[in-house]
Amino acid sequence: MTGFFNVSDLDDVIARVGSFPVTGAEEIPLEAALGRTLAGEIASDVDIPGFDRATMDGYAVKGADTFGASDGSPAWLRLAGTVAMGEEPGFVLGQGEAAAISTGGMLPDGADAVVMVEHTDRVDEATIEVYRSVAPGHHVITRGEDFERGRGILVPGTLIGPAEAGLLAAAGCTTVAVRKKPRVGIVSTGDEVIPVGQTPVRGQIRDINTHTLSAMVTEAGGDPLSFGIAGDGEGELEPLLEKALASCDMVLISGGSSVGMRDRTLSAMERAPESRVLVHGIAISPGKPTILARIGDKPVWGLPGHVASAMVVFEVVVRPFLLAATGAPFTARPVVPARLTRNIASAQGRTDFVRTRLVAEGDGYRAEPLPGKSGLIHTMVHAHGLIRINRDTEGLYRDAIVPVRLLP
Ligand SMILES: Nc1nc2c(c(=O)[nH]1)N[C@H]1C(S)=C(S)[C@@H](COP(=O)(O)OP(=O)(O)OC[C@H]3O[C@@H](n4cnc5c(N)ncnc54)[C@H](O)[C@@H]3O)O[C@H]1N2
Ligand code: MOO
Repeated sequence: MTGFFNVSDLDDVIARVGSFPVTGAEEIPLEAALGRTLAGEIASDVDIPGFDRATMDGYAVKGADTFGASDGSPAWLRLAGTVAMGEEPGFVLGQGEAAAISTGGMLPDGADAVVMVEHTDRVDEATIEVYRSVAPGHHVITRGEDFERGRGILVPGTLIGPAEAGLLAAAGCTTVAVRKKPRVGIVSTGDEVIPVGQTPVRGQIRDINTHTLSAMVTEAGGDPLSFGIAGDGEGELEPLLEKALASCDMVLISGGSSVGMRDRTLSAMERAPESRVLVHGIAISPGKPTILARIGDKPVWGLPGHVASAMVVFEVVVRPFLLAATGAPFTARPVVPARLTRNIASAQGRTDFVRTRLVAEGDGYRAEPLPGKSGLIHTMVHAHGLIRINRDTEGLYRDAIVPVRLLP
């Protein structure tokens, strides 16, 4: 009974990431763009800001007029006027002059710096004393300093976060062209797996994978769609797979990916038209019985049924493919160093991902590996991250400082 799996190296599987298509583009309102990926380059229609702008309340001055000013020897400046907010000043600052200005006001021509009001005193209606010297450019944002008109400000593939949303607003984008969310079909398999709304009798288990995988798809920027549960009977999976392929960019089938008598995922994938199985078995633990097929131009995954395995495989293998489908560059999860609380053994020739709890210790963390079978969902509930043990490493020693890759 050998030869079922022709196990692929993890990095070789992930290297296939660029061989699947990116989703098409759509125009959506700026308000809906958080978490989406830009489809094209964005240029601003105006300089941001469009004028030299005070960053402090005080007086617009020529910096050179304040050189040498101090508490004991203040500079005296004539008041040339007051800058109204939202308007051009309408006067030019001459030598030895100052103009009252508020934060965000436009510097009059001739001014190149702002002195803060607390570093000045009003002598009379027309004169101020300045107690500090300000260099040209001080307390001023110059025209185009954030972004220059016509220059590209965001490149295609940029993930839109809060800061990018603000920049798009400044650039006048009421709508934005983004990649469509990859739609991901999810199918669970197994005669023993029942929908969440039912109460299991002995031998049955509620469908966990549809819900963990849906949440992980959403977190990665995809749009999950459940196609239900296929029983183990001959021909039960095929219609669900066909339906999922008709409307989705990617399909995840969990369970039935191993080599048992009832494991029909592989044959259902093989029977689909224009199907090519690229991977059956990956040298990782958990997650060895993972399948990747290309059906048409779509990736279809057979994920291990064990609940923690399905989640780990999604995290380390499927997620990069989903991010790539959105056109976003792959961004690795943040990693924190932590002190390992016990030895972990690992077989050579496969990459292990150890579910780990992080506990605050001094200025950092200690990493407590969570022993537990990959069929137990609570191991993922308690895990804060994963420790990766590479295929050429036999294990890790207690008290080693190891990188823990954070889970969302
Ligand atoms: N002789 C061998 N047996 C197994 C091997 C092996 O190499 N040789 N690999 C084991 C490993 S590792 C895993 S992982 C599982 C994966 O098998 P399948 O992908 O075929 O998964 P199933 O057998 O269908 O299910 C495994 C387990 O998970 C439960 N399950 C399945 N789907 C769900 C769901 N949606 N929600 C909750 N729980 C689910 C299922 O009831 C089983 O208990 O194979 C090992 N066996
Ligand atoms: O691959 Mo199984 O996923 O080790 O538990």
